[in-house]
Formats: sequence, structure tokens, C-alpha cells
Amino acid sequence: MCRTPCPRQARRCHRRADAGPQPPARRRRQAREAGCAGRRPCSGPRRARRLERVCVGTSHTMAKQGPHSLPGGSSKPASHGVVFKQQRTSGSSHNPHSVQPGTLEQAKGTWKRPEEATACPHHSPPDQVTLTGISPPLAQSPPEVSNQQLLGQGHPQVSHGTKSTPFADTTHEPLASAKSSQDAPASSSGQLTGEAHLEAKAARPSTSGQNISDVLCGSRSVVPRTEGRPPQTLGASPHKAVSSREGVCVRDGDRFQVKIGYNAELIAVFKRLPSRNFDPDTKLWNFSMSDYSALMKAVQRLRTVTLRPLEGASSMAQTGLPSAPSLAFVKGQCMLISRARFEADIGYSQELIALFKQMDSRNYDVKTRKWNFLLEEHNKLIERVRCLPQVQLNPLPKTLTLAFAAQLEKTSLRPTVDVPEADLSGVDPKLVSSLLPFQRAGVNFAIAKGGRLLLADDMGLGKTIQAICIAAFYRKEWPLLVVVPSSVRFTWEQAFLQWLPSLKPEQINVVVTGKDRLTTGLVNIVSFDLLSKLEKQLKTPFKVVIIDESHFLKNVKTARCRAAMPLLKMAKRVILLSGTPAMSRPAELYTQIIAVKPTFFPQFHAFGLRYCDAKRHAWGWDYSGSSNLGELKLLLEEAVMLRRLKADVLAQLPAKQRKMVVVAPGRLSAKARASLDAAAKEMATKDKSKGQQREALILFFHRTAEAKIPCVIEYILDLLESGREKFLVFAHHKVVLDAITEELERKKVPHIRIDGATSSADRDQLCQHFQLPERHAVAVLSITAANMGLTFSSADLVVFAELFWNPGVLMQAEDRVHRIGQSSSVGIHYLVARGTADDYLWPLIQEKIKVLGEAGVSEANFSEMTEATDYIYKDPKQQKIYDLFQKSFEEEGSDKELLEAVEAFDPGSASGTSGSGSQDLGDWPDGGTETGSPEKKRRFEFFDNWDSFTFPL
Ligand SMILES: Nc1ncnc2c1ncn2[C@@H]1O[C@H](COP(=O)(O)OP(=O)(O)OP(=O)(O)O)[C@@H](O)[C@H]1O
Repeated sequence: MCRTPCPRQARRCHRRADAGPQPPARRRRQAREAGCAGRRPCSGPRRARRLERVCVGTSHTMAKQGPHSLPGGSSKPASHGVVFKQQRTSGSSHNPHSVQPGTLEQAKGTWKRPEEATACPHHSPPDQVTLTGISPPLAQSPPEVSNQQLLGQGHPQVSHGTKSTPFADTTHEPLASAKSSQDAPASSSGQLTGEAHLEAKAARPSTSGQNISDVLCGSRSVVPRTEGRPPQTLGASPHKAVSSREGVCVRDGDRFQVKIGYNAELIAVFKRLPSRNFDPDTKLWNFSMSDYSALMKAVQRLRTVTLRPLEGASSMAQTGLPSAPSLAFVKGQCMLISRARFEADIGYSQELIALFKQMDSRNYDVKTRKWNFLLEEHNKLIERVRCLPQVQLNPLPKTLTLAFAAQLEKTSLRPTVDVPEADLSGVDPKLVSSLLPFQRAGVNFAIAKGGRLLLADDMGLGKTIQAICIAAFYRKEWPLLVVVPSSVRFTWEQAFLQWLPSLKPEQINVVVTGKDRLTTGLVNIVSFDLLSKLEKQLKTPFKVVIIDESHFLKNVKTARCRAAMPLLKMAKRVILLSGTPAMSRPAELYTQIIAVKPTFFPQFHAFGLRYCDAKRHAWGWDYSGSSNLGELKLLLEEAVMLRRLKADVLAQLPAKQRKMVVVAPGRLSAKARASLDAAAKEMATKDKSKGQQREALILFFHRTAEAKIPCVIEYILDLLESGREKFLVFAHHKVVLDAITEELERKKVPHIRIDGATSSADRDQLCQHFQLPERHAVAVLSITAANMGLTFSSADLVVFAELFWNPGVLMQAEDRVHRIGQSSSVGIHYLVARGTADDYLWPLIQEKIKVLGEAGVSEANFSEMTEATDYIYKDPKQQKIYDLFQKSFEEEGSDKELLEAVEAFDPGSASGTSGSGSQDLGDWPDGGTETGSPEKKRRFEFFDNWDSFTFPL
């Protein structure tokens, strides 16, 4: 209920009730009406009144213009076919049964919703009218009306007429032309647009050779009403008049809407107005004010339609456009600007400002020129504003009021309550003790949110360890489902083994093929793509689900999204992980938001209107924009998402974070597998000369490189899809470097390549090019040719597609990024393929690094990364191969010899070696390196903006 009396309104209503001195135009209208009323009684059956009204309007038209003349334009009296308020007040007041529930509000043409109408008893809309004959639900025709509909088939009010009657003809006449109007360009074409067109149309003879008015109101067709009988239209069924529609024009910001039931003639008129727009939500047509006059005039000529003009625009017919002050109407909405405050985003209204000044928490922001208030005054303000008839201030959406319910309800400002410390005593101590402070806070946040969140920490901040900890907190609810990009399935397996020693390896089920079971483990790890093939296996839903790189779900139409969303809806705990939940636009966040909070914005359109700057085009809605990002950020941070940037927690991070990425053995082809096995067998063969052994080793190394190519490419593409756009990829074999660059070229990813064939001048130039901050690119580098003397500090990630036996070389390569100029913690990813030479190289490298670390030469060690992996060779054959690797790499001068051997096997790999220089140079894309991709340039835009936000208050 409105608590504020509305004196101004009350006065206005009172004035209207008095009727007082009338302006001349109104007096003229009333005089005309009185004349009409004299011809018919005001009481009587409802249908009779409708028929009469039709006749009143059309007889004027006929009398003034004659059957074939073009209408006279603005000089015409205002009442032609348009029932003005005063007319209806008198005509309906005698019939208390004529109000149809639920239609009056629409008929009145006020913008307020039904519940709003009851909120302000003081506010009686001016000239309240009891309307008759308004169809319940205002079933407007959609913008495109089929010919069948237009021809009256299937529409009860049209179809029941017989085609042979003049009435039927008149109904068809404008309908037939509706089709052509669809084809015709709008006003900009300059063809018969606006008023002239409409009037010409209205005056066009019907198929029976008569004007509409002629047919209906010609002297031969109407029997003058006497003795209270309704007038009879000759040649037409009296039922026809029942199809008469009454509606109202309602101001809607700088446009106006027409609230009326379906009428084909009227739709045809609408379609000729240049500014027409059909709102599918309200199912109402709306127009710019410039078309108002044309519409009203055209409607005057429609026998089946009466339209109440805009409130305060009674002199419209004479003056054309309504006078601005009389229609002053402001419309706006509430926007959240901080956790505690909201602002009214609305135009100027004196009354509204006066109301704002009554609010205790009011604050005027001189910069934005907007008023803002504490959330606790939101409901009070909205209630009071509803009493202002010329103001529409939309409240905060329900989702926001629910998310900020505590702030809306509180009576005084309290400091933000800290997230409580979660009891992690049930989680493996190794994991809990390893959490960095910000990671612990992340776990607390997740548990405070009931285990449903989007963890959107920057890349490399340890989302994996946090997710495992959150999931482990709910271990009683396992089995656990972990959905990940296929290239990191085994890395996740390693992470579980590393951080949860209580978990046995056999309890982890990594789904590798479409034939595997999805539910056999306590922890089940599956790729997005396999999930969509296997979800049907699920009899009972998983209660705890982790989704890594959850932005993979951004498109609701994809199979992965369709497979995952139902699972997430049913799960009790949903842990989404993504360093880039939306790469370019807020629309990409929608699926992730509803995955965490299914009740938030159940309709995407509502989300799109508020946050995606939704725009309507001829082909549909465009949701690719962004709007109200500040509010969206607040909402997400309050209820859905936790995001920390690297810069925020840099002090807690090590300078380098190394990560072993176990690339999927399932990706090795049978051919690659066979050649690897043959090479390994060769190495293990006894009685080989040193040279033969080395040859076998080099072959094994080379086969490993070939076998890893698909996994390496998949990993790089996953990184790119995850939003990583500037990173280094080191590889050794030319075949690997070639495969990577070819793929990047194919995918139009900007990249550079430096290998043994690159001249030093080119190296510097490429390096400088890569360093430019606006460049997003991948640097494809040879481990041996580009591990020294180059600076790539504008990137903070290094990927080793291949391992190399000399850890000193690897560390030098790492330091292309981790050097002066680097302000971030650097991520180093080593891709390790099981069942390949990596099985031997990786422990070898670790061992060497450990030694270097003990000697203080290396500032970090690898041991943490592989603690859980099983590199102790029980198989004597494996041990022999390992020994061979060790011996070969540790011998004096082995590096040089090995490199030469490798070069002989794979020309062009090693630094400064002959290779086929010209051939390598031929690999360069023209103009240096980059293959521009316009759409790529926009990719970080959304989060760049996002991260630069500061709290408005
Ligand atoms: N508390 C920690 N103790 C030891 N190592 C950690 C810790 N947190 C993270 N790491 C290590 O840091 C590296 C990066 O972590 P992780 O892969 O989880 O980051 P991320 O946020 O998932 O990054 P991305 O978004 O790139 O996948 C890993 O090697 C991980 O083991």
C-alpha cells in the first residue's frame, strides 16, 4: 500500500470530477457526442452500443469526405472513430456490468501492472472509463501475420462473416494490402509513408467498389435507430459489429504503445507506420511519437476499431503532436552500485526529486548526476514512486533482491560479515597445510556458499588444489565427477594422487574411450566430449561435480553444454573453474551462472536485456553487447563467483610454478605405439655397441616426438580456448615445431617461430615484435636454438612440448620469460607422455635439478610435481633403458654428440646446425610472423574491462 498521500493526484482527480470549464475543443467534442446521444439511448445492450459507436465514427467520415475522396487531414474533427474519454464516460456509466475483469487496467492505458494499481488507492487514473467490448487477453498479432490469419481463417472474429457480404469485403480490403505493406520498405524509402499513405489507404475503394465508410454508413445501409433498437447494417450481419475493438494509446518513454486486442485492419495500419515495433514480450505494438498523428487519423477511418488517445493529448487531432509538458513521463530503473547502495537511473521529474529528498539515505552523485540510496530503502522508495502517475521507476530485478536480501532487510549499516573459517579437519592434512592463504580463503568462500561456486581465479593460481579441497570437504557425498578438457585428464589424476594421499590410485577412474564406464571410481574424470557420449549411463546423479575450464560450457547449444547442464542442475555441489569465464561478452557467463544458481535469471532474455545490452533487429535479438557490468560484477561476487587476480596475490606466489602435464596416452596412435615399442625393444637389446645403443636411444627420442604431436597440439589449442593468448612453446624436433606452426597457421593464431635457421637479426626483430603489449601471440621456439639471449617477459607461461635431457638448458629456456621485466609469477608446463622416452627423461631431469637445487644453482625443484608418480622401474627392461639414458646423457661431451645424432636424424632441429636453412626460412609467413585475426583481437576485452572495475562506492 502506498503510504504517501498523493495530494497532487487527488487534486487532479477532483478537478476532473468537477468537469469544470472545458476547453473549446473538448466542448465541441461533447456537443458532437450529445448530438449522437440524442439519436440513441445511452443504455441498452452492450452490442448495440458498440454498433452505435462504429456508426458514429464512420458517419462522420462519410459525411465529411464522401465515398471516394481523400481525407482532409488535420483539419478533421477529432472524434472520427476515436472514442475519447468523455464520450465513453457518458456512454458506459449506465452499465455496471460492462467492466471485464483484468481488462480495465489495460483499457485505461496506464503502464502500471495490476498489483501496482492496488498499491496506490489515491491515484485514480484520469478520466477513468468503463469500457465495453474489450476482448480479454490483449492477444495482439505478432509482427508477421500469416496470410491465412490475415484473411480471417482461424480468427473467430473474422471468419464468422460470410464472404459475400460487403462487411466481409471491407474486412479483406486492408488485410490484402497488409501483405504488400510487409514487402514495402518503411518510410525511409519515401514511398507512401506515414500519414499520407495511411489516409490514402483508408480512402481506397474496397473490392465492392465502395469506401469502407460508404459500405457501413452510406445512407442506404444504415437504418436510423429509433425506439432504442440497435441500428441495422443492411447487407451485413449485426454480428460483424461485435468484432469492433477498443483500445488505448499509452505513453512509453519517448514512444507510445497501443493496447488493443487483435484486429487485422489495425495490424495492416500498424505495418505502414515507419516507426513500428512489435514487442514480443508484451505482445504490443509501439511507435515513435512522430507516427502518432498518422495512426490516429488512420484509425478514425477503421470501422472496427476505436482507440483512446494518449492521456493529456485530447487536442491531438487538431494540433498534431502532443505538447511535451502535458505528456511529461519519465521512466527508468534501479541499478545496484555497491553491496549496500543502489541508484535511480531515471530522467528528471520534479515530483520524483521531491520524493528522493524524503529518503533518509539519499545521496546525490554530482559526477553521474544520479541519486542513490541504501538498499534497505529500496522497497520503500519503489512503493512511493508508484504513486507518481507520470513516473515509472523499475525496481531491482528479483534475482538481485534475493541475492542481496540481507542488505535489503537490515535496519542499520553493519560491516560486511567475514566468510567463516571452514572446518577442514576431514580433509587430508597434506592438502590443507599446502594451501596458500588466498587459496584457503577460496575454500572457505566455497563452503560458505554450500559448495556451489564459480572459482574464476586468474590462470595459474592453483584452482586445482582449491577444487580438490572443496570436493574433499564433501567427500561423504562422493562419488565425484570431474569434467575437464581431454588434454588434462591425466594431470587431474596426478593432482588427486598428489594432494589426497588417502585416495588409492584404483579409486580414480579416468574415462579414456566412449566404451568406458563413467561411474566405476570414487573419483571419475571425463572429458567434455566423452561426457556427452556417456551421460546416458547415469542412473543416479553425481552429488559433487567439478567442471574445469567451465567457459567450455558458454554456448548452450553445444553437445558438451547440453550434456553437462542437467547433471549440474541435479548435483548438490557444483565447483566451476575458469580463469576466463567470459572472454568477450557477458552472455558467455549465463550458462555458468545458472549452473551455480539455477534460480537466477531463469529466462536468458531478462539477463540479456539487463547485462547484454540486448538489441532487437529485423532478424531477432542481439545479445552480443554488454551493459550494467558493474552491477553484474556485484551480483556475481555476492552469490556466484570468486575471482582473484595474480597481481592481488603475487606476494603469496612463488616466482615460478612448474607443472607436469600428463598428456593422454590414449592419443597415441597404434602406429606410433608400435614404433615406440620397437624403439624401446631395440634399446633394451643386449650386446649392442655404444654407437648402436645411442642410435637406438635417438630413435626412441624421435619416435616420442612424433607420437606426442597430437597431444601437444590438443594442449595448445585448449590453452588458446581457455584464453591464454601469449605464451611460449618450446620443442626440440623440427617435426614437432613444424606441426605446431602449421596448426597455428591453420587456426589463424598469430605466432612467431625461432629455430636453428633463424638469423640473429630476425631473432631480435621477432622478439621485439612479440614483446609489444598489444600483441597476443604464441612463440614457437626451438629448445636448443632459442634458450639463450632472448627476452619474452611479456608472456608469463612457458610450455615444454618436449623434454630435453639437460635441465640446465630447460631452465635457461624457462628464463626467457622469468627475467627482469617480469612482474608476474611464471607458469611452466612440462608435457609428459606416458609410455614414451618421457618416462625416462622426466625422472632424469628431476634428479639433475635436485642436485642443482642442493648446490643452490636452481631456485626451485620439480619433486613436488611428481611425488605421486611411479617412476621406480620394477621392470628390468625399463631399468636398463633408464640406465642407458642416464649414461648417455651424463658422459662427458654427451650433449654435443647427442645433438649431432639428433640433427642427423631430424635435420634443422639443433641450434646453428646446417639443417635445411632455406627450407626453414620458407616456413615463415610473409611479413615476419603474424597472421592477423580480427576476431581474436577482441578476445580479452570483456575481462580487461571487468578487471579494471573499482567499486563505485
Ligand atoms: N598451494 C600450492 N602448493 C604447491 N603447488 C601449488 C599450490 N597451488 C598451486 N600449485 C601449483 O601451481 C601450478 C598451477 O596450479 P593450477 O594448475 O591448479 O592453476 P590453475 O589456476 O588451474 O591454472 P589454469 O587456469 O592455467 O589451469 C600447479 O603446478 C600446482 O600444482
